[in-house]
Amino acid sequence: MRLDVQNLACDRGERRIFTGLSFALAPGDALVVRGRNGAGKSSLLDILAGRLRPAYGAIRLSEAGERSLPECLHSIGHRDALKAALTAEENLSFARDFLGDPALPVHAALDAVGLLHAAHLPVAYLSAGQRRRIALARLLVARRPLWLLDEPTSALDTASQDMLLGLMERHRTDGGIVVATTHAPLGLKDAKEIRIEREVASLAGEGA
Ligand SMILES: Nc1ncnc2c1ncn2[C@@H]1O[C@H](COP(=O)(O)OP(=O)(O)OP(=O)(O)O)[C@@H](O)[C@H]1O
Repeated sequence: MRLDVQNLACDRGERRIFTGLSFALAPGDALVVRGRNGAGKSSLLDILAGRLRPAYGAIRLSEAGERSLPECLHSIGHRDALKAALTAEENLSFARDFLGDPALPVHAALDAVGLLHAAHLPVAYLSAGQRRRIALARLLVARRPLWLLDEPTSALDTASQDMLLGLMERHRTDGGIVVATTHAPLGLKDAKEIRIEREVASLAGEGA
């Protein structure tokens, strides 16, 4: 799939949060979204995910067959959107059934995030970092080309951050696209970077 975003503007409440944001993403690309607290990073992901209407601008999807943009993406938010009373395994089975396009079996996805041993534990019993890893395992149980990740390293220790980087790079190698907001370096190779400033969005290479 390809995504072409042109001249996007976002309002929240009565306020214009950002304007003039444009970028294009092709298979294998990664886009890192930076900016201070409240700049509008999560709002940009909300717009891409179809949860928020842009004030203006266009989002064009191509090379995605019959699928709409929401059907092409995984979205992992600040909150992990896991059901606390269900086990890790049940949460992932639900996601796998709900999302369609099944990819890794649930136990293989748990293994990939190092939590196979926690398969039968209610998510409420897990630590914040472990819950984050279960949320990330959702990326693996259903095949979706676009990953929208809101501060994906939050609560992750160094080893888990390395694991996440491996998952993201593997996804890119397989032709997927990653869009991630972050306050910390993610280590993605040749990533594009957008820095959302007050009412201004600029596009540059990561580290520019
Ligand atoms: N539902 C809402 N109604 C009104 N304003 C909102 C709403 N949601 C967010 N905002 C405002 O929009 C602005 C952008 O919020 P957003 O969550 O996109 O920022 P962010 O860059 O992701 O911040 P952070 O780094 O703290 O996660 C903030 O000023 C926030 O208060």
